[in-house]
Amino acid sequence: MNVAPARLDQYEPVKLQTADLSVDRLLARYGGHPPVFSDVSFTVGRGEAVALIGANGAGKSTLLKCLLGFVAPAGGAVSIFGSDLSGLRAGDLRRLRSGIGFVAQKHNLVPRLTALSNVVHGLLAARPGPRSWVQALAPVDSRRRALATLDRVGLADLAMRRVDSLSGGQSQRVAIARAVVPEPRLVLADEPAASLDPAAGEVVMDVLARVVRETGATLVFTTHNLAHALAHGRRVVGLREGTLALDAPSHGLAIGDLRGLYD
Ligand SMILES: Nc1ncnc2c1ncn2[C@@H]1O[C@H](COP(=O)(O)OP(=O)(O)OP(=O)(O)O)[C@@H](O)[C@H]1O
Repeated sequence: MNVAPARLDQYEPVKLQTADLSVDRLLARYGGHPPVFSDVSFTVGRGEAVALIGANGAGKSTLLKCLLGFVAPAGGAVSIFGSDLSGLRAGDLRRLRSGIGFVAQKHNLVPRLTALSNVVHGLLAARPGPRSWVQALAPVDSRRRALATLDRVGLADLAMRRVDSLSGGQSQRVAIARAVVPEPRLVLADEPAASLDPAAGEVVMDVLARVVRETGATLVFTTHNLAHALAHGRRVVGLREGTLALDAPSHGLAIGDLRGLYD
C-alpha cells in the first residue's frame, strides 16, 4: 500500500478544539484474542463526513463500537465531543450515546409499526428519563417533527405505511429519519447501503449524506463501496493489517488508490 505515508503527510489535521471525535493510539481486542487493530489515531472535525474502509475483518465495525463505548479500548483513548469515554460513568456514557445517531446495515425498525411511529420513537429514545414523558405528552409536536424528517428523506407519502410493507431501500431511509430526527451532533453508519441493490444503495447514501450535511452534523460511515466512500466522504480513513493505513482527503483520491487496502 503506497498511498498511506504520502497521503498522511499531505493531510492537514483538523484542530482539536473543533473535533467531534478523536481516536488516539487506539488498540481494540476481544477477550484474549490478538488485537483487531492497534495504534489507530485520527480526528474528525465538526461537520466533517468521513468514510471508513478496509477489507472484511479489518475492524471497521469494531472501531464504530469503540466510538459508541460498546467496546472499551485495550489501549489508547477515544474522545467524543471532548469527553474521554474511559472517564465516563455508565449514565454519562448513555447520555452521550443518546446524542449520537446510528444507522445499521439492517435497519432495526419495528416492522409492525408505521414509518411515522418508528421515527417518533427516534425522538423518544434520544430523550432518556423524564423528558421522554414530556415528549409523550406532546405527541403532536413529535409527530410533526417526525413527518418533517420523513419528508426530508423523501418518504412523507409513506408515513402511515407499516414498515414491513416497505422496500429495503425505503426502510433504510426510515432508519435514517429515525437516526437524525433528534438532530444528533454525530451520526455513525455501519455499511448503510450494503444490503441494498446498487440503485437503492445510491439513493440511501445520497439521502444520508445530504440530510446529515443539512443538519451540520458530523458523519462517519463504513462501506465496501469505494465509489460511495469517495463521493460521500470528505475524507477517507482506511484500516489494513491491524492498523491505520490511509487518512486522506477524498478529492485527491481515485478508486485505484484505495485498492491497496484490499491486497
Ligand atoms: N464479539 C466479538 N468477539 C470476538 N471477535 C470479534 C467480535 N466481533 C468481531 N470480532 C472479530 O474482530 C475482527 C474485526 O471484525 P469487524 O466486524 O470489526 O470487522 P469489519 O471490518 O467491520 O468487517 P466486515 O467488513 O466483514 O463487516 C474480526 O476478526 C472479527 O472476527
